Amino acid sequence: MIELERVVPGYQGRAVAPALSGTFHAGGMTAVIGANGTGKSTLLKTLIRLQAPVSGKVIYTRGAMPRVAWLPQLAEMDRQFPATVYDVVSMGSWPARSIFSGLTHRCRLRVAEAIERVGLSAMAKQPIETLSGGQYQRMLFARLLVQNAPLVLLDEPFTGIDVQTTNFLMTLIRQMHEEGQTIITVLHDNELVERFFPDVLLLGPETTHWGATSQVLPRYQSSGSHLALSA
Ligand SMILES: Nc1ncnc2c1ncn2[C@@H]1O[C@H](COP(=O)(O)OP(=O)(O)OP(=O)(O)O)[C@@H](O)[C@H]1O
Repeated sequence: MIELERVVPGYQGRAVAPALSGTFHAGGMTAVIGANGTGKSTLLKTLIRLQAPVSGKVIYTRGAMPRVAWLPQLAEMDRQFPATVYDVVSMGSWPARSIFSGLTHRCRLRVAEAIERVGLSAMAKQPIETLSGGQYQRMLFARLLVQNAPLVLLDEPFTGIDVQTTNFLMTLIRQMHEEGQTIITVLHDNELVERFFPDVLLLGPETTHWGATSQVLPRYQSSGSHLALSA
């Protein structure tokens, strides 16, 4: 689905990670792991052209960039935005309609179903500023469900989220994958990576490892997770 040819993620000509070559296959489920500041978020942005690489090429194997559902880190979001849960979730249906037209009956059903699936039906009309962190994240997952995009990018989706909600959202991610969506997720929780993600892309300051989780994860764990990797 996405092929990287010696892609160096970075800003204004400054590399933040080593060159990467490889392929994110359609229908795959990959965790992007590595210590803080190793360029994981920058890589996700590079994959969908929100950030140009310092060098190298991002190639979409079917020609055009696939439709993307993108969940940035919580810190990058405006929690004070004056909107209800329903408003935010219904934004997920924009690609299927004009921004100026109202929601079709089918869209409204889909939005209501997604809100129910994440357990927020009773809060659908609440302003988003009244939600807890976990409820807010459930709402954003409902929007992802409505988007139903072939490519789903998640940047640390469980930061600050309790174990129960994390398990619930992880189940949703697995269902999205089983329904055929390609999932690429930045994660810091190695246990979740090991249990749920068949493939891992490990970013280190000087080297990267990309492949089956059973092969790649032990290299990270044996480095103490936070240490610089050796080749
Ligand atoms: N807009 C920007 N302009 C310039 N440098 C940036 C920008 N955003 C991030 N950086 C720098 O790029 C490097 C990689 O940042 P990035 O957020 O991609 O790392 P990360 O692996 O996702 O980190 P974390 O695990 O802490 O979220 C950091 O040194 C960061 O300071």
